[in-house]
Parts: sequence; C-alpha cells; structure tokens
Amino acid sequence: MRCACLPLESLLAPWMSLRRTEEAESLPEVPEVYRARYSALPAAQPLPPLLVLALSQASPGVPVRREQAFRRSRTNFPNHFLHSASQGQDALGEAVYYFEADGEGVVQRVFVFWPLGVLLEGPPNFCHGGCGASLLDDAFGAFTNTRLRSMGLSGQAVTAYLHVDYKAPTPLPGAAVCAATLDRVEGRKVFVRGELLVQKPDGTLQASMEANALFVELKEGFASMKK
Ligand SMILES: CCCCCCCC(=O)SCCNC(=O)CCNC(=O)[C@H](O)C(C)(C)COP(=O)(O)OP(=O)(O)OC[C@H]1O[C@@H](n2cnc3c(N)ncnc32)[C@H](O)[C@@H]1OP(=O)(O)O
Repeated sequence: MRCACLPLESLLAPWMSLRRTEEAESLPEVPEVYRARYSALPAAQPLPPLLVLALSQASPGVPVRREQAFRRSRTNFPNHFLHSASQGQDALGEAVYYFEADGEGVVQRVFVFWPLGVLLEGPPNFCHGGCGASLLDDAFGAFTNTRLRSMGLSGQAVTAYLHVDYKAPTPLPGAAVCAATLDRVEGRKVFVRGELLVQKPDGTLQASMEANALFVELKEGFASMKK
C-alpha cells in the first residue's frame, strides 16, 4: 500500500534552516491583537504541510488562510527560551503560529508548528518529555494571552499548572503541531486544553501528548511579578 505520509524533507525544509529576515525584509503589518508578539510570514515562506494537514483535519473544508499564520517577533523577545536559547540546527526550528478567531475576532484556537531536531532527544530517537511540555505550555500561553487581548483584556496570564499525558513517543528528527483551545473560564482563571500532534508512518495524525492547564491572568500584569 502506498504510504500517505509526507517525506521528512518536505516537513522540515526550509523551516529547520530558516534564519531571520524580518529586519531586512519589509513584512506586511499584522492585526493589532497579534502585533506585540508576532510578525507576518515572509512572502517566500510556505505554510508547513504538517500544519496544513492538522488544520484541514481539525476543520474539514475550511480554507487555510495565510494571513492567520505568524512567526514570533524575536525583536521583542530576544531571550525567549524556545525562540532563542533552544533554536538551532538540529534543535528547534522556527515555529509557525496559526490563530483562528470567531466572527467577533475572539481567538478560539491556535495551532503551532515546530520542526524538531535530533538534539531534543530524551529516549534514543524520541523527543524529551520536558521539551514537549514546553511546546505545549508555549502554545497554551500563546492561545490564552492572545485570546485575552482579542477580548480587550490584558493578555498577561501565566501558567499556574500544566498537566501532560504522554500517549506515544514523538519521533526525532520530525515535526509537531501543538493545538490549544479553551476549556472554560472562571474569573481570572483560564482553563486550556490541547495536544501535540505528530504524523504516523501511514500519514495520519496522532496526539503523542495530551494536556490541560490553568492560566491565571495577573492582577497587575507581568510587571507585578516579583523576583
Ligand atoms: C510573555 C508571554 C508569557 C506567556 C507565559 C507562558 C507560560 C509560562 O511559562 S508562565 C511561567 C510559569 N508560571 C509562573 O511563573 C507562575 C508563578 N505563579 C504565580 O505567579 C502565581 O501563583 C499565580 C499568578 C499563578 C497566581 O497568583 P495570584 O494572582 O496571587 O492568584 P491566586 O489568588 O493565588 O490564585 C487565583 C486563583 O487561581 C487558583 N490557583 C492558583 N494556582 C493554582 C494551581 N496551581 N492549581 C489550582 N488552582 C490554582 C487559586 O486557587 C485561585 O482560585 P479562586 O479564584 O477560585 O480562589
């Protein structure tokens, strides 16, 4: 039987070797809600096939819209654990964030594509569990804070807890998509759930990790966090 899976090279290239061009290239302006953290994809950067697959599986028949895809603005967050320290050839490649909002502009879901290199290993040839948890935490944070901003709120919430269930190993080198959505809201408490999706050899997607988390909107924002 013919394997429906995407060849590894098409999953990873060119994202693994992507280097920043945002300083040199004039990129389209992104909507205000996203602007603090994200920038537009350069014109030459295609949407990762795995991201497109995850989106079409999550919402069959709904067109994938390039203008809903962003990358993280490194200029504003030069010390970010995932977007700076953990980046590199054979480590994390560059993420692509895809936000979905409802008719009122309120963010309902985020999908975050990550190229995963061999240096992220836990068990031989598989991703470290702490790395997967970090990717999920990042997606949950991106979802929660962008959703809050899209509702006219602060967008300054932090993780109070993160629960991860490891359902299957995550192969390296490879790629994953973290999907995050709302569970419920109780005052300042935002409960989020999601999964880390990888592609099986038969081409279908499977959740190698499932997670839920509580984010708490800070009363006085990040500036109030004490050392
Ligand atoms: C720039 C982009 C950043 C994006 C963030 C990305 C994700 C991250 O990695 S954040 C970093 C990791 N997280 C942290 O460092 C947070 C550290 N913890 C804290 O600062 C505080 O404990 C904090 C803010 C979570 C809660 O403190 P505070 O604002 O004083 O609220 P507090 O009154 O204690 O709790 C609020 C509610 O949450 C509940 N709650 C707080 N923590 C928990 C928990 N671990 N489990 C269950 N419930 C909890 C409380 O019971 C309370 O509930 P209720 O209102 O029903 O009584």
